Amino acid sequence: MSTHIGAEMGDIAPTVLMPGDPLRAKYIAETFLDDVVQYNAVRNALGFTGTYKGHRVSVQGTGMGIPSISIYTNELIKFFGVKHLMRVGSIGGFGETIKIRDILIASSASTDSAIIQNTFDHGVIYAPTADFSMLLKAYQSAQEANVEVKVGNIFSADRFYNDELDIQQLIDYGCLGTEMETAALYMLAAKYGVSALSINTVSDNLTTGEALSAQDRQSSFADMATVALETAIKCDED
Ligand SMILES: O=P(O)(O)O[C@H]1O[C@H](CO)[C@@H](O)[C@H]1O
Ligand SMILES: O=c1cc[nH]c(=O)[nH]1
Repeated sequence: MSTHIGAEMGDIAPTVLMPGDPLRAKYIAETFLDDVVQYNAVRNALGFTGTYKGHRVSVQGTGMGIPSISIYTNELIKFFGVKHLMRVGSIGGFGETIKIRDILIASSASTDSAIIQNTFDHGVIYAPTADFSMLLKAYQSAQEANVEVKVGNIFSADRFYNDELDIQQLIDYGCLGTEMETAALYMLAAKYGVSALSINTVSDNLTTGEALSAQDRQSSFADMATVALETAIKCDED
């Protein structure tokens, strides 16, 4: 039991998929896993454990933003011994080359998060980075499943609504899109010596204004779930 996860040690698999939306956690568990057990409903941050092709895997909703995912990341690692953490998120694409439903794997995450800045001494700008071994596994899994992915830097924003953000500058410096959690996930995984990866499906484009519905963001990201679950198998076999 931890403050925000009502499970016992052993209820949660060593590899956990982490969507922000708890109903996306339910969708992934019900659609892709067998023998599913719901282990958490505290604050409706739904968490499930099941099997995928015989491998135990969990799916935990993390809520929105760095404060919220930091709570679940800390508790999954410290109280439940989780070793591999994989965000399966939605992301707003930058620029016209990033299309709706593109899958973006974050090799790194730039951020304006005060939480990341305050973790380090003044003047230090930490660079939250994906676990290379997990990134390679995900890239190989995508190729095997014939799913196209783009790999690169994303922006983990503290604010969803941010009129002051210079999106064009981020595009000029190679940033692919914006979401709200990855920088903290990578920083905390590094702190605790576990591995983390962030895989995201483009739900909207901040340049073109195209957008998917809330229902689609909840339950239509099958390619991303497949890549993540195949990566989970490879993590299990390490
Ligand atoms: O769809 P999820 O995984 O929640 O991710 C994105 O969607 C939320 C904002 O709508 C933020 O959490 C952002 O990171
Ligand atoms: O944080 C997010 C997620 C999806 N789309 C956005 O514009 N921002």
